[in-house]
Amino acid sequence: MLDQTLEPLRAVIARHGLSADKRLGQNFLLDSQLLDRIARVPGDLTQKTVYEVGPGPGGLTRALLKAGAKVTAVERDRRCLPALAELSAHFPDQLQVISGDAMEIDEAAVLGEHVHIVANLPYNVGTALLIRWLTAKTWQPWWSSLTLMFQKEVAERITAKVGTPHYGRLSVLAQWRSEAKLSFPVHRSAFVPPPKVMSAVVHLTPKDQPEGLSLGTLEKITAAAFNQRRKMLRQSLKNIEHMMEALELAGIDATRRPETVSVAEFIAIGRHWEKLSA
Ligand SMILES: C[S@@+](CC[C@H](N)C(=O)[O-])C[C@H]1O[C@@H](n2cnc3c(N)ncnc32)[C@H](O)[C@@H]1O
Repeated sequence: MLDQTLEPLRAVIARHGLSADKRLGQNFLLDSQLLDRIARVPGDLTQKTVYEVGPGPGGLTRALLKAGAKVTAVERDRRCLPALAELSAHFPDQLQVISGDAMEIDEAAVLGEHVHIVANLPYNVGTALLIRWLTAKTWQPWWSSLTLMFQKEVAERITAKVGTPHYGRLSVLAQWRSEAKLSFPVHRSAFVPPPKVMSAVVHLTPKDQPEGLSLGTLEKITAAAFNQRRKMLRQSLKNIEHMMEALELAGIDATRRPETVSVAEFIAIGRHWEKLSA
């Protein structure tokens, strides 16, 4: 169905009385050029399965449907369902809407494999969802790419390189499991209502074979190291048994600070520590 046959989003929002609800992290995007740009980030979506969290009035959903994707969208705000049902009628067999909480969906069971996740995420659950997707139990995971809007500061933390100010726990986790790129920034004025902070779109693709390590080990080490990011590793990690030996075996100078330790080095420390602790 052609875009011009669709009612403008502003009119849809007004007709359905979809005033933004802060508690649900609602900041809507209405600019169709920007929405099309986001939908292009994962590449050609023709006939691809896309999972959208929080379609709201359906701006990004429209862009994804126009790009030829088969979209499954989960929305918590029941007020949005009639508007989404109209969109579904415009794009027959392309849109399935689930009324519910994205934190409670068994995604692999509902969606299958090779899914592209594209979402302007509610800020209150965005990081939790990302961590859930990055820590999928089976790898390769059920998703093929993540294209996600975050607050700019969170986007910078996800994609930060070692030695830069935003590099921390989230960077190590994200880059252990995926290639993470900041695609482009999005000005706060693009949203209705505008949030207080700037945003950015990130794009993540899963690594084929991330180094074998338990998530618990990586979390334990990075939590202790980055909780005291100004301290040397010998100070911040000293209370974890066998850790000094693990540093030595990994060839890491214990006087280094955590932001200088690369993802590969954290993994090497973790692997030695796991052997020593077995
Ligand atoms: C930032 S808005 C984005 C809306 C729309 N996709 C857009 O780009 O204009 C976030 C959306 O996520 C929905 N939402 C919030 N928490 C949710 C949850 N736990 N599960 C599913 N949807 C949720 C909100 O109701 C809202 O529609």
